[in-house]
Amino acid sequence: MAPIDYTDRRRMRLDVEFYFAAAHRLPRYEGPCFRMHGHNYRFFVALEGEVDPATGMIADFGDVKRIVQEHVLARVDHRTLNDVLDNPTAENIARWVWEVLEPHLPGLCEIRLYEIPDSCVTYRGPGGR
Ligand SMILES: Nc1nc2c(c(=O)[nH]1)N=C([C@H](O)[C@H](O)COP(=O)(O)OP(=O)(O)OP(=O)(O)O)CN2
Ligand SMILES: [Zn+2]
Repeated sequence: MAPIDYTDRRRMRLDVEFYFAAAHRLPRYEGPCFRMHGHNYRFFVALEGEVDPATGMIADFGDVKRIVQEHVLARVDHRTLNDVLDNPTAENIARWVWEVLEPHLPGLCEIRLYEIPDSCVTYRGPGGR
C-alpha cells in the first residue's frame, strides 16, 4: 500500500456520547407524561470538518466534552427540565442543545437525543434534513 498523504485535509465526522438524568412534565400532553416523571437521557453531539494535518483531528474529544459539560450538562443534569424549557419534549430539548452549543462548537452538524432507550430525535440545525 502506498503511504497515506495525511496533509490532504479529508472531511470526517466526529461523535461524542453524553448522559444526563432529569425530571420533566409535558404541559400540553394528554397522558401520563403530563405528570412529573424522569428519564435517563442519552445524546450524541456530532461535528463535521476537515482533519487538521498538524493535529490529525477535527476537534479534540476532550474539548468537546468540556464544552458540553459547561453549557449543557451543568444546566440539565439532576434538574427539572421545565425550569429550562417551557415544553421539554425530546424534540425541543434537542433544539435547545443545538442552540446552546452552536456558538461554541464549529462544525456542529447533528444532535441525536434518546429520551427512552428505543426512541430518539435527530436535529441537524436550521434547514437540516
Ligand atoms: N415525539 C415525542 N413523543 C413523546 C415524547 C417526546 O418528547 N417526543 N415524550 C413522551 C414522554 O416524555 C414519555 O415519558 C415517554 O413516553 P413513552 O412512549 O410512554 O415511553 P415509556 O418508556 O415511558 O413508556 P412505555 O409505555 O413503557 O412505552 C411521550 N411521547
Ligand atoms: Zn417523559
